[in-house]
Amino acid sequence: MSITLDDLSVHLAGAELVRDLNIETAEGEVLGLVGPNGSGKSTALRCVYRALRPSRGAVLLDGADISTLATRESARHIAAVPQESSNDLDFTVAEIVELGRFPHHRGNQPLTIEERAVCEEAMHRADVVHLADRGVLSLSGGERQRVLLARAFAQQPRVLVLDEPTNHLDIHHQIQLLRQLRTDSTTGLIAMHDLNLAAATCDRLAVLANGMVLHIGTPTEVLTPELINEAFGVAPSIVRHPRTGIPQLHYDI
Ligand SMILES: Nc1ncnc2c1ncn2[C@@H]1O[C@H](COP(=O)(O)OP(=O)(O)OP(=O)(O)O)[C@@H](O)[C@H]1O
Repeated sequence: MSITLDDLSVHLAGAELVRDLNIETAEGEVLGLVGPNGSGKSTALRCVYRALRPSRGAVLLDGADISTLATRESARHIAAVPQESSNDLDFTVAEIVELGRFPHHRGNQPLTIEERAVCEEAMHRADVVHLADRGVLSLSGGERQRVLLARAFAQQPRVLVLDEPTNHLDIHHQIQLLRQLRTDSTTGLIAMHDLNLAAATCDRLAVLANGMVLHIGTPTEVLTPELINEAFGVAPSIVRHPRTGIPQLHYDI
């Protein structure tokens, strides 16, 4: 399914957090949102997973305004892993992952055998099978992040919204996740700070600054010294990955 931010603006607490965002993903595309702190990446994503309501414009799912859909209906298609999600309930990992099936259920029916297999596969994808019976409150930051990813996978979404998904993850699990996103047919909308990982993962990047889109294009089009300097105020050296040819940034520290 495709996601479109259609002239999306958000006013909150007397300020315009994002303004006139126009971003369209193709079905199956992985689109990265990059930009400095406070540029509006999370705000835009919150509108997509309906934690925030736009003050102007709309989020379209396959062309339909998501505000016209029941929340359960949009949750059947869109799964999200927010940047910080507090969870004070000491559910087990398996129970948290099973919550991903909630939008697909009517009433309080137990999971079917097929749904248990979906949850098992989701836990496998996020490498949390060995943690299934552990209480989430006892987990490390990276382990908890992987549980939330597993819950999102269990939702079997057509659109995956991830806000800084590699936060807390070690490099092995970062690569494991980003490879899956690249090869999966799920549409991805992902806020990322690591521009090199974003370049390696995303089909296109949207650069945000001050709540607006500065530029959208392929990593090669977007990751130029001039544009990075304009957005972030740093001047990187850019080389090509020796095998993939994808631009990679080096910084003088
Ligand atoms: N609930 C709120 N009330 C007031 N201002 C807010 C609120 N939420 C976010 N903001 C402000 O909106 C702007 C955009 O925030 P947002 O979290 O979208 O940025 P971001 O690009 O995701 O930043 P980061 O890279 O630091 O995660 C920031 O200036 C932030 O302080």
